[in-house]
Amino acid sequence: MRALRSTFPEAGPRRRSAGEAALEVERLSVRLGGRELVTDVSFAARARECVALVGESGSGKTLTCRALLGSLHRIGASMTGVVRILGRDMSAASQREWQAIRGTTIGFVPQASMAGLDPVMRVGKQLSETIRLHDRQAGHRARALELLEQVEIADPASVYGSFPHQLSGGMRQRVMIALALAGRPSVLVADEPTTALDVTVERAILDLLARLCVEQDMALVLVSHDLAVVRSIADQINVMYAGTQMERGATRDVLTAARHPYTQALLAADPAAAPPGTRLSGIAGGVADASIWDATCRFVGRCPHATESCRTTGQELVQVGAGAAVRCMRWEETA
Ligand SMILES: Nc1ncnc2c1ncn2[C@@H]1O[C@H](COP(=O)(O)OP(=O)(O)OP(=O)(O)O)[C@@H](O)[C@H]1O
Repeated sequence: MRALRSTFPEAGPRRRSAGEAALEVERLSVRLGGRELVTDVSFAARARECVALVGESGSGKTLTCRALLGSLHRIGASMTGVVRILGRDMSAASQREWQAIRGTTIGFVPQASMAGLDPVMRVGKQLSETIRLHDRQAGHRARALELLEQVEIADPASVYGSFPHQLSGGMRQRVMIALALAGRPSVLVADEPTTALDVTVERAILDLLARLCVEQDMALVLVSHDLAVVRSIADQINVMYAGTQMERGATRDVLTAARHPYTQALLAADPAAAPPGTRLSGIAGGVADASIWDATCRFVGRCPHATESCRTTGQELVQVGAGAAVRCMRWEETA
């Protein structure tokens, strides 16, 4: 995103003035089935900014996305904290209020799979129906073709007339992105949008999302289990672990001067981060079961720097610089 910012300096009308966050998440926690499965997550994203949520499976990324999209109720979950979208606090919003902004103010790109598209409906019809939901006046076919062009589909007319199974995985994901753009959202949430795609297609889809974020003046929340996936396009990285946020910071800082031992361990295990020839080290042990998560450090069982007080003291997310925060009482000693 940083490189692209200068390529498209004046693209698109601004819907928030520079510096104002399009999305703000403050102390978000999510409960489901009597358990707190997401604890104390805070971050913000401005227009044209890509904010990544990175963490292993089960770290709470998808539940966080559900909170951003107002869809926790569908799985019987609830949230505390604040989700503010274009300055409007949505934490106590009704489903009617969420419906009014879902797809228009905030859009969603799911994982690359067949599931997001209707297998028996042509792509053009699916796009037209979505466009109609947002804009009754629009020329639906023309707008659908325009959206297919925006997602860099070379032959929009042919894809418009195709069924999903006639398209490759990468093309289907481009169609999913076109569907998400139909309502001209200010915030786009993409949950593992390149999982199941091969590496070259993954790169192309990430580049596309980065370009759209800047050109269409959106804040992009990009979710991935893989630091290597987000490093080239994220402006800010939030590292999640066992349902909570371990570290937040500008991408370059997180990658070159990680403060949390978990982030340091992730980087040491990441082939893309290590200098050539370096022996990679895995992270010993596994994630503690959610039933024993509490306010003390959840990484303590795997942390090479853990002391007795880490096991007994509650760990707050501490501000350590402009936009940077870490949830580790020993971060100054271990950084
Ligand atoms: N519908 C559900 N019912 C019960 N538990 C759930 C449900 N959804 C998520 N969880 C639990 O909540 C925790 C966080 O899950 P979440 O799906 O948010 O993680 P994630 O980081 O997105 O993982 P993944 O990368 O595998 O999608 C996990 O312990 C998970 O088992």
